[in-house]
Amino acid sequence: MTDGDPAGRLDLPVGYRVGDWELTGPIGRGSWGVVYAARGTADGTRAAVKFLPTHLLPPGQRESMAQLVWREVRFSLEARHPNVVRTREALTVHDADRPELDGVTALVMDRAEASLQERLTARAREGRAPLPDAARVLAGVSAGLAHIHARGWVHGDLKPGNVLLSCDGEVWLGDFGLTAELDGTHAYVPPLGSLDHVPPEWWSDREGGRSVVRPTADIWAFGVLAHQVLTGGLHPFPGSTPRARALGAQAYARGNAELRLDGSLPQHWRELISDCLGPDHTSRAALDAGRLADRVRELERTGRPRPRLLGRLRTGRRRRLTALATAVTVPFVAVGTVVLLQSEDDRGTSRGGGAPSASPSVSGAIPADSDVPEKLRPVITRAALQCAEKEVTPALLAAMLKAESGFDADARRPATDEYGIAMWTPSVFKGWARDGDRDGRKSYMSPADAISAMSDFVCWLDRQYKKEGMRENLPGLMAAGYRTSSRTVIEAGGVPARVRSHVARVERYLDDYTG
Ligand SMILES: Nc1ncnc2c1ncn2[C@@H]1O[C@H](COP(=O)(O)OP(=O)(O)OP(=O)(O)O)[C@@H](O)[C@H]1O
Repeated sequence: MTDGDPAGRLDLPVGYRVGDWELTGPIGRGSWGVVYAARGTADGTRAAVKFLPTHLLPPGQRESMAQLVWREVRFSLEARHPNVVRTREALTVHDADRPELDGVTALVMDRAEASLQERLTARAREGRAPLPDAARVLAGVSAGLAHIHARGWVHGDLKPGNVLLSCDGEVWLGDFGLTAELDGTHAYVPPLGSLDHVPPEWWSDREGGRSVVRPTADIWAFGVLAHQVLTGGLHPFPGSTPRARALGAQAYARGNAELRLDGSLPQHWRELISDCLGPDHTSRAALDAGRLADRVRELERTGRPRPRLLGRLRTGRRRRLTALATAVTVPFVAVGTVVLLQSEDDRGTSRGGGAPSASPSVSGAIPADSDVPEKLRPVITRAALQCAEKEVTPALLAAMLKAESGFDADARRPATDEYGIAMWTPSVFKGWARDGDRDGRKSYMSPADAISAMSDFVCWLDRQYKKEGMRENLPGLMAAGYRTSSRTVIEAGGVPARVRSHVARVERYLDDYTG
């Protein structure tokens, strides 16, 4: 336990309360987090709480690890699929009596019974044999992966330790610390990960000290994991240490060694794993995660592949990986508890080029006789035009800013940790930060930065609601989501009661601005 192991310094007693959750005992520690079992104080709901204490890290590591924590919070809250662990909420712990805990982020998740790694370790003790429900587990993992990729993300750390199994036999992907959103075909992450599950190109594909990751990295990791699950724990490459096995994988990728999968593997699974373990990114790109999930489901159901699907791959007709979302991201907004979100890359979403003015041709332009301060109008208009969604107008952003701060650039609400014209919570702003005034810095106290980030955020909220089929009163829903979270609004099926009066004010101002 060192200074660099902040999780090691958290030792919480049974009964400790975080929000509406009471800890019932430790579960385990990861690289930078510690996980406790918990139950809901109201109804005893089983949960797991992961504490992510970045502020205890030495200053040199703090910023980069904090970035990973923000990613983890953001992806955890946004991923919603039966095969992805459900994160119920993210809280910031405030406890002046425990300096080691004050300011720590806590993720409250559904609680699993065990990880797949624990199942494999137990299986190895009994003598190596495939898990009895191997195909079902793999079907769950591949479906979770397909969901993540369909959203334009890469998991980045797929391994048995990050697959959770519930007491009801559900299979959940977890641990989004290295998850990244694709910018076109790839993303960048710190060069961390499990040596046993990173693809061969991971060792050389670096830019500025970061690893380049593509969806095909997860496909490789799935191939390794499938081999482990179907053989009771064996890695597909020989060697007694992760480094030796990684060297074996690299020799294979260079063409200096054959791929020798375990002889006990059924033929169809062997073919699927071989496709996942293509020696380079390009050869794996034929198998996107959606197609992989289809193949695994078919093998689970019938024990054999669909002939047409396999035939296509065998003939070597490699389909180019469908371009995934071009969104680049950033997290969140908080009201007491941390709530989080993501933004869209304006390169892909802009409705207008250049520097717009508050011209009447802009839909929802701010009227000339309004109370919106003159110098803010071009800033607000430019920010609104970052978003391609028609509901995100200058008038809406102006109405929200008026309700948030009354256009006061120096507004402060320390009790709820909200500052500046758009009332950003500093830790949340970091996730969405934009350099709206192009001064080389991103600050929530700069109106241009804060408003630009606000526009990204509400643009993203608008899209989330539409995806959920929510099309009524989108401005009100955006104002509500900005104060709470997309999930809170979606789960409430509308504006949650606690923010209704705030939303009513935004709607009134919006009416004023749109006549
Ligand atoms: N929702 C959950 N329910 C039950 N156990 C969990 C849950 N999430 C994590 N765990 C367990 O808590 C322990 C720590 O998990 P964590 O994700 O912090 O790290 P890890 O995945 O083990 O390691 P690393 O961070 O190095 O990848 C692991 O044993 C993991 O299986």
